[in-house]
Amino acid sequence: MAAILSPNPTNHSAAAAGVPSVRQAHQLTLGSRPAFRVRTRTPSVCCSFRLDLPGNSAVGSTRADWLSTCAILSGKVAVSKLQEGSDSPAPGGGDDEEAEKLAPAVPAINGYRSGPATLDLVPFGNLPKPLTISDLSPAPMHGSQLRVAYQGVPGAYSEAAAGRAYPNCEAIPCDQFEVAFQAVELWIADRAVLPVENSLGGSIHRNYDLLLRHRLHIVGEVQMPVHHCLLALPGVRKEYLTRVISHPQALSQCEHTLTSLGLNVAREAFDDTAAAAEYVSANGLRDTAAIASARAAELYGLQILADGIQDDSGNVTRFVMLAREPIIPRTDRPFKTSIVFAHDREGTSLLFKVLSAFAFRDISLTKIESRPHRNRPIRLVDDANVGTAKHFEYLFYIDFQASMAETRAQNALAEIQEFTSFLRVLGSYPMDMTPLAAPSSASSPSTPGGLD
Ligand SMILES: O=C(O)C(=O)C[C@]1(C(=O)O)C=C[C@@H](O)C=C1
Repeated sequence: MAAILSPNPTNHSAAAAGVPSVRQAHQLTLGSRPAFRVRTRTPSVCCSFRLDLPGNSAVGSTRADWLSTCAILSGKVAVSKLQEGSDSPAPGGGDDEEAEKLAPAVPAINGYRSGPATLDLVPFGNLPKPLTISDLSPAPMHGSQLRVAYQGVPGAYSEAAAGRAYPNCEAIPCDQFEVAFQAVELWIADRAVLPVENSLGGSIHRNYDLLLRHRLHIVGEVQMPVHHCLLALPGVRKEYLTRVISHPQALSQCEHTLTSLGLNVAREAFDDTAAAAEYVSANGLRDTAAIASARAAELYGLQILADGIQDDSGNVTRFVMLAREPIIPRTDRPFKTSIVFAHDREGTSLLFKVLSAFAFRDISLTKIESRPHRNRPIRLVDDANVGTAKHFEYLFYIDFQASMAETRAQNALAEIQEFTSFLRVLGSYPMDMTPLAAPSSASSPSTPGGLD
């Protein structure tokens, strides 16, 4: 990826704008954290980030540059926190006892004594922490930069997607998808960029469910090549490994390659790829590798044991950009529209009728997905003679290739509305037409699938 994260010294305006604390502006969590997540012992200060294009000269692009600037920023933040009089620990962080409980004791492995005490690779406590639920304050942060929420920690693919969708944005890490939705709803962020499907791993169902539960609008899409690396601590060899950890999507995208590398070892799921890399590094684990990006290797001081380990070299994840307001659909460039619908009557051939409404108007579908109808998951049909049939009920999600500004799209939806009990347009937005083989558009000045 061509996007380079760099600390942005101008972004501490949050505190000045009356936002409770710098940490609060950058850390959102819902519910309890999974036990495998470890909090660092570093003080609860963090800096915000700007995604700089390689051509930008303002801030250094190497890890060393980045870290040194980060350290300066941390000091500044600490001072500004004192000035605010908010020197009590921020909620959910800086709690050594809790860290003690969460961090598993790590024995010496392969002759090396490991564990947090020996770790001096990267002071990544200085990286921005995921937002937590207590940070969901309705107070808006004002600033000129677009604030874009993503799920994960710095180095996650979603962060790169945010930079690709909105070059020069301020990327805001969130520890869960739901938190990214809420960050936008509560004006903590202006946009969210979330993965919805991958060419190898399939749909990210959680985000389909959340699209329905929340009232945000899809305003664009980004299709991003995902290039996975196998990361381990410096000096670790493949033969030492007993475990590979990563986001479940990343694990599934690399399944065959891992086997062909002789790594028939335990797989463990993590919240995101970069968090897995951070965990290996923070705990000095010499028997565990993470699947993550080359950028995560750089940020967390890991070596790349194997490069390009995704099962298909053309591995692509599709992300959608979400906003509080929809964009006005246009007809001067290719648009896609996403809808979700359900029907509550015992009906036949619902899908056939819906597909016909599109086919009749020569509208291509690009995606169809079904999810359980959680409000009414099962429909019972009693037949005195043969018993009770239990039908599972579904919601259907369809993406089609037309703009809502086109009459044919409006007519298709008018027709579909007649035989569905519920129909919602999730968004009508420009298609990402960026060639996949082109150099990463994180460095491109244009927004691939958006208008803003
Ligand atoms: O874990 C990350 O780095 C993510 O950004 C999440 C995610 C996903 O949810 O699919 C995004 C892209 C890749 O397909 C793998 C993982």
